[in-house]
This record gives sequence, C-alpha cells and structure tokens, in this order.
Amino acid sequence: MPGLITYPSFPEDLPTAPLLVVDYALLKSGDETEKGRLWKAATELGFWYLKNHGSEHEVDEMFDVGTDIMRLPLEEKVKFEQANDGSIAGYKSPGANTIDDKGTGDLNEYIVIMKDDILAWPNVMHRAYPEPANAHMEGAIRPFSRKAIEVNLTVLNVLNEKLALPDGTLAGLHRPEVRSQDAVKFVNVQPLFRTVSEDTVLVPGHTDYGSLTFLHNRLGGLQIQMPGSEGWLYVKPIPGHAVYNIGDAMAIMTAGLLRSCIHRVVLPPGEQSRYERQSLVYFTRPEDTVILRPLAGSPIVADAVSKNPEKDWDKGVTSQEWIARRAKARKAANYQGAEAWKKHIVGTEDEAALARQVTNVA
Ligand SMILES: O=C(O)CCC(=O)C(=O)O
Ligand SMILES: [Fe+2]
Repeated sequence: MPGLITYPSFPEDLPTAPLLVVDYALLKSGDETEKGRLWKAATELGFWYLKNHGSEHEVDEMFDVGTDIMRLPLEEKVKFEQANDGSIAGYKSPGANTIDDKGTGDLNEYIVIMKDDILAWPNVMHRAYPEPANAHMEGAIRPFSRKAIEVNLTVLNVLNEKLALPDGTLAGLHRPEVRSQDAVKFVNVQPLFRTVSEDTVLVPGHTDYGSLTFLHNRLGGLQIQMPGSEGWLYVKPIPGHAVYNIGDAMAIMTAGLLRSCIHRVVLPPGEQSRYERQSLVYFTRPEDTVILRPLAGSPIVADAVSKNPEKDWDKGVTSQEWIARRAKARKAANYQGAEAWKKHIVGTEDEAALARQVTNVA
C-alpha cells in the first residue's frame, strides 16, 4: 500500500513556489476572507494549495487503485492504450507522448478514466478500462470523483461570484451529467535510480487544457514558472494539502483574468528520486460543446476584453476540440517535426502573459 510508504522528505535547501493556502472548509462556509484569498491565488499565480478538502480518504483509496492498475503487465495495460486521434481516455504507455520539439518520448505512464464512464458505470460512454478500474469503480473511483466534482463546483461558484457573473453561469457550463472531457488521471513514473539527472523532464512545460485541476502528489517534481520568469520553482508536497490550479478554458473564458500557469514535472529531487512517483488528478473541463471565448455577463471580463482590443480571445473551437488538438499533438505517433509540434501543442501561455500586462491584475 503506497499510503504506508515513508518517503524521504523534500530537500530543505531547494527554492519553492510561494503558493497561497486556501481553506476549502472556510470557502464552503462562505467565508469572505477565504473567497478573497482564492481570487488572489487564481488571478495572480493560478496555483495554490487547498486544505481541508475532505477527500483525504478517497485520495488514499485512489492511490491504491492506481497502483493496482500500474502493477499489471505492460501487455495487459496496452490493450487499453489511448488512441492517437485526440481522445484522452485510457492507458498511456511510457514513450507514447513527446516531451520536446525533437519528439523525445516521455518516461511516465498513466491511466485516464473519464467522468462520464465513472458516473454511468457499468454503462460505457467513452471506452472500457483495465480490470482493477472496473473492480473499484463503485468502491473508490466514483466516490473520489464525486468528492472532486463537489470541491470543483464550490470553487467554480466562488469564482462565478467574484467575476460578477449571473448566478450559476460557470456551474451551467460544467454540469456533471453532460458529456465532457472531465477525467481522473493516475500518473506513475518508475524510479530511475539516479541514472539520469535531477532535472530530467517527465512532463514538459504546459498549461492545463480545461477549467480546474485538483492534484494530489506525495513526492516532489512538480514545478511552476512564475509570471514573467523563465526559471522553474518546485511545488513542495504538503501532507493533506491538494495542489490546485486554473487551466486554459478558464483563462480564455475570463480573457486572462484567471491565470493558466505554465508548469512541468521533473524527477523527484534528492533522495526522493529513488522512489516511484505517483500522482492523482481530477480535471474539470467545460462540457464538450462549450465554445471557448470570453464569457458574456461579467463586467470584469468585459473590461479585460476592452482593455486589449487587439487580442482575439475567441478560439473558435469547442472545449472538446481544444483538448483533442493538444492531446493529439503530444503523441509520439503523430510527431511531424519541431514546427508542427510547437504550433499544435500550444495552449494559452502567450495570451495569459499578455493579458496580465494589460489588465495589471497582479
Ligand atoms: O504529476 C503532477 O504533479 C502534475 C501532472 C500534470 O501537470 C498534468 O497531468 O497535467
Ligand atoms: Fe498539468
């Protein structure tokens, strides 16, 4: 059981990112100071810790389920390999994604289980999964997903209020019963026993595709890029604290007010590098048919748009198309050279930086 492993602690001497700590229990109770802290975190960095989220037990259970799936023989896991067509559901074997514009294969493996399949189980909405997922769908995967959905809905509602949107606007674009690319992802990286350098990239710099990311990790390795900086700072894992961030969809829908921060994953630092790195994510994304463009109905978003008339935030694609383009571009099987890689993989990195300068949010 991974929950019983005592990992070496995160090295004391490494610079870490100054993430705010948001208390979910206070948010849930409507505490105005805490709502203000969430708004500050979401608009300045787009990354924060979330404590008291009430899902610790469900998260522990999910680490066990994820480990069971990853322990299957590779030939069993690859029966569930993701397609290369931009769909994100299923298993991704090591090397199936690229980590740079040279087409270098990645070292990690993961399983993506779609929210629609989890809620509809035993009916299949997107695809089938390896047996440990089926066996634990009702006992662990669905309870974790329900908690994550509730947490993310609470966060959406606070952001809705702060954006002065009509009540329920964001919730109405993220209805759990409507088809979307919402998913649980469990990532696994075998220990590399220091055969590679500490800054070996496991997941290259990227912004997340969707709206909200609820992330749980036990070892270091996640790094973020501070606004206006080219360097990377570690996000130190803190027991009981989820890491939480904003994705592209929310950045686009708010004309850059909410920040989709660039982050990456490198090998866990120091002694931690000798351990298997696992992480668990719940991604909330807009419903598949939502067109990505700034939201109507918020004076604050309208103001951000008008301050930068040159910038076209209207992406002209649906949430599903936005995700499919980027997922497809990451696949090693689809690699077609450096220029195409850079062009097709890109998210909102440039726009978010520009909007921040113009609106001076920070
Ligand atoms: O594993 C992590 O800590 C982060 C993973 C990540 O950034 C992602 O899956 O989008
Ligand atoms: Fe990410």
